[in-house]
Amino acid sequence: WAVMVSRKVLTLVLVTRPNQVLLGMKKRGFGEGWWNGFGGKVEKGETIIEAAKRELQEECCLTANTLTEVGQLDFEFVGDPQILEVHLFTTKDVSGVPTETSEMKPQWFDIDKIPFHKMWPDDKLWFPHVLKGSKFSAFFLFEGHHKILKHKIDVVTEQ
Ligand SMILES: Nc1nc(SCCc2ccccc2)c2[nH]cnc2n1
Repeated sequence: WAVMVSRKVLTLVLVTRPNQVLLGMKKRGFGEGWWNGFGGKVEKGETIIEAAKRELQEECCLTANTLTEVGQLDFEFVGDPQILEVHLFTTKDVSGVPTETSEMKPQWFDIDKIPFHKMWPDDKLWFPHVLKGSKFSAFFLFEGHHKILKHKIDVVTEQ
């Protein structure tokens, strides 16, 4: 690349139960003040799945017994050469009780009451595919953290 782009691999886990999804209010750092799934960086020496399970445990004290990869979200921010490559997982099979930590305050939401107005603006665009059980890949070009200039969602397996 004449202009070097780099990718940062991240994880995002959505815990579901009948008619509800568990979200966390991010208390600091990237996406602070918004509801989100649980996730973060993939450390050296760990797989993406191991990283996803670790972040879920660290952020809300839940152990994911299984994870299903449902999509990949690529985020580019104007003026930032680093693309965020977010591997998205869901699970219905967890152990433990969602517990507030220094990072996240967890709360169950009814599917028809997901607080999209207090979430990353792209979430309302791809959440419906997750809830239908579809697998997809998506790209979003952001200007800042609030404006989406361009996006593309390719559904791989329609459910
Ligand atoms: N839902 C959602 N999540 C993210 S980052 C998720 C991964 C992450 C990274 C660092 C700390 C915690 C979680 C987004 N970025 C742009 N739109 C977005 N939508």
